[in-house]
Amino acid sequence: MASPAETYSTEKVHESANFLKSKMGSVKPKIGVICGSGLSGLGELVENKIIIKYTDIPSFVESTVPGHKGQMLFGQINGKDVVCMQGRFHPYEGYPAWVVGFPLRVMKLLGVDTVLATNAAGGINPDFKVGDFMVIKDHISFPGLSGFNPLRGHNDESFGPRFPAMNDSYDKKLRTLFKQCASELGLDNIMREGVYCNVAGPSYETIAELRLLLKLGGDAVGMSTAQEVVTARHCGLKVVACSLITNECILEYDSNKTVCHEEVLETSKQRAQKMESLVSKFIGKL
Ligand SMILES: O=P(O)(O)O[C@H]1O[C@H](CO)[C@@H](O)[C@H]1O
Ligand SMILES: Nc1nc2[nH]cnc2c(=O)[nH]1
Repeated sequence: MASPAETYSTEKVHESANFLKSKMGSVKPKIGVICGSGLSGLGELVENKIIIKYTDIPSFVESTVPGHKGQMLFGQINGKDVVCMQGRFHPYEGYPAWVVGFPLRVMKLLGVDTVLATNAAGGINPDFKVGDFMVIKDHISFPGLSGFNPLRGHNDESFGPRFPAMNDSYDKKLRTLFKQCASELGLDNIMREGVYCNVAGPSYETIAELRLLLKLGGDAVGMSTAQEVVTARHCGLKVVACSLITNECILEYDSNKTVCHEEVLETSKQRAQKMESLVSKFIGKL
C-alpha cells in the first residue's frame, strides 16, 4: 500500500521547540513576529536579543531569498516577550507546504498565542499606492485551493482538527487595534485593508493573471503568508497580518513598467521605519 507523502512529525516539532526552549533563556514569548521581504529590520526592535540561526535548529531549513536573514530572535519588543522570525520559507524555494508552516507549530509549543505576519506584496487594487500598508482581512490561496495545503497528509489531533474553519482567520479585534495604532501614528493616509492573494511564484504575474485576481476580489498579491496562517489557525493561534505594497501590479498591455525583487526590497527599505513604529506600538498594546 502506498504511504502518505512526507508530512509533519510530532516528534520533530517537539524536538525543534525543545531545542529553542533550551536557548531562549527566561524569554516567554506569547507573540510571534514574521518579517517579510526586506522587513528584517523589524528584528532590530528586539531588545536583549538571543539569535539562533535556522540552520542550527533541528528540522528547520535554509532561508534562501535575498531580504530574508534566516534566523530566529528572542527578546522584548516594547516591553513584551517575543519570538521573531527574520525571514520565512516559501514554497517556490522548493519546500513542501508543511515545511513552510512548520515554525508556526513550533511557536505554538513555545507558548505563543498571537502571530503578527508581515509581507511584501504587489498592489492589485488600483486605489492602492506603492508604500501603502494593507492589513489583511482575508486571503485567497491558489496553492491551498489546488492541494498545496500545509495540513495535507496525516492530521496531528494534538495541534488541531482534521477540518479547521478558516473564515475567521484574520482576527477582527486585532485588525481594529492595528488600524487604531496606525491612526495614532498619523498613518491613516497609507493604511488600507484588503484581500491578499497567495500565488506560488517565483515568477511574477502576467497581465491576464492580475486581471483575474482583480476580478476575484484580490487587493494585493504575494507568494507567502497563507500557509503560515492556515497552520497557525489550525493550532488555535490568533493572527494579524500586514502587507507592505512594494510595487504596482501592471494591468495594462501598453505599460512600459515592470516589476523586480530589487524594487520590492527598495520600497521595504523606504518604509521600514514606519513599519517598525507601527509594529512596536501594536505589540505594546497586546
Ligand atoms: O512574502 P514575502 O516573503 O514578504 O516576499 C514577497 O516578495 C518576494 C518577491 O519579490 C516573494 O517572496 C514574495 O512573497
Ligand atoms: N506574486 C507577487 N509577489 C510579490 N511580492 C512583492 N510584490 C509582488 C508581486 O507583484 N507579485
